[in-house]
Amino acid sequence: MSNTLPKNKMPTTSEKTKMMTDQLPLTTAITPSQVTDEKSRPSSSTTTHQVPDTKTAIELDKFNAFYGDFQALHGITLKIPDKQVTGFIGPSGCGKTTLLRWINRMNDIVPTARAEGKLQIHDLDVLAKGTDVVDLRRQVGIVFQKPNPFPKSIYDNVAYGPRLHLKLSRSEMDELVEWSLRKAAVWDEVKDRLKKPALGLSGGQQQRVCIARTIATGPEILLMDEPCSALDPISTGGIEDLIYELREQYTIVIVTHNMQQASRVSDMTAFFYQGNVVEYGPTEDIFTRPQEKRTEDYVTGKFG
Ligand SMILES: Nc1ncnc2c1ncn2[C@@H]1O[C@H](COP(=O)(O)OP(=O)(O)OP(=O)(O)O)[C@@H](O)[C@H]1O
Repeated sequence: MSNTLPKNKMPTTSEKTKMMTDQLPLTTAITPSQVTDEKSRPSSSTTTHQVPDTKTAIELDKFNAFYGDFQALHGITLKIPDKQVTGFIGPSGCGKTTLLRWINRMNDIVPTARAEGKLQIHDLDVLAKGTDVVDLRRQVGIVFQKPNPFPKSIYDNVAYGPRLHLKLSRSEMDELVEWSLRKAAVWDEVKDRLKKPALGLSGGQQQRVCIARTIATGPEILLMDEPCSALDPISTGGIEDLIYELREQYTIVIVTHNMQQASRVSDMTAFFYQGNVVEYGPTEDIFTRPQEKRTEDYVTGKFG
């Protein structure tokens, strides 16, 4: 079996710019999806492949997540490597978004949501009561399924977060906006219309402006929840190229339903099923040498 596409993009050399920045407001509401069949839930053990010896950015150990009485995630144990792309794949309702949204505590805004176990970003205990959520979200940016630019100009979208928390001169802000838009590979397309509404851009351009807005605030980790699901194939290709380039500088976690996308952009892949991580390892292993039948069936399209 082999449905892996080769990694077709080479990373570019990244700038080493470092910024002191702050968070963006939360703008998107969670969408509940299908309810899991409790009886058919598999055991919570994870098959882990030989994992390259790299620094860990995010560590989970026996992590459980609940919505009221419903347990959405069961004993998740994962080490997400630093400065790599980790893909979360699995059928609808298996808990991918739930986990993504715990990484920067976005689930705090869901009244029934709670979590227990270990969820650590470097030395930071994400679930601890004393954790500064503002600071956490400064480290962990999120990009959503549908591009969600603010009803403002392109420039003001990108400058929004930095303006809240940084005292920059006009020229410093111009520089930061340009740097962010360049980093998000959309500068050439928007440089002559920075004062025009971001909502007037194409979907793919809007998504790249949203990525620029996220990186303008200086995160170390980028969470992406199906960032291409609302985009056409050409825009999707543009975002995938961008993810590949950003991985040199950011730890990226991406939820995707697109198996080809997962195999193209991810270094590591975790296959989720009914609230468990069934199998986790280098993407090539998951797609070409899965050890679990359920993984093989999923990546070959037998169910989904
Ligand atoms: N706010 C909520 N309240 C109650 N249950 C929820 C809520 N959000 C998600 N769920 C439930 O938690 C489980 C996991 O949902 P989640 O959205 O994390 O899955 P997913 O794998 O990301 O699905 P999809 O691929 O469809 O986005 C599902 O059974 C879902 O119905």
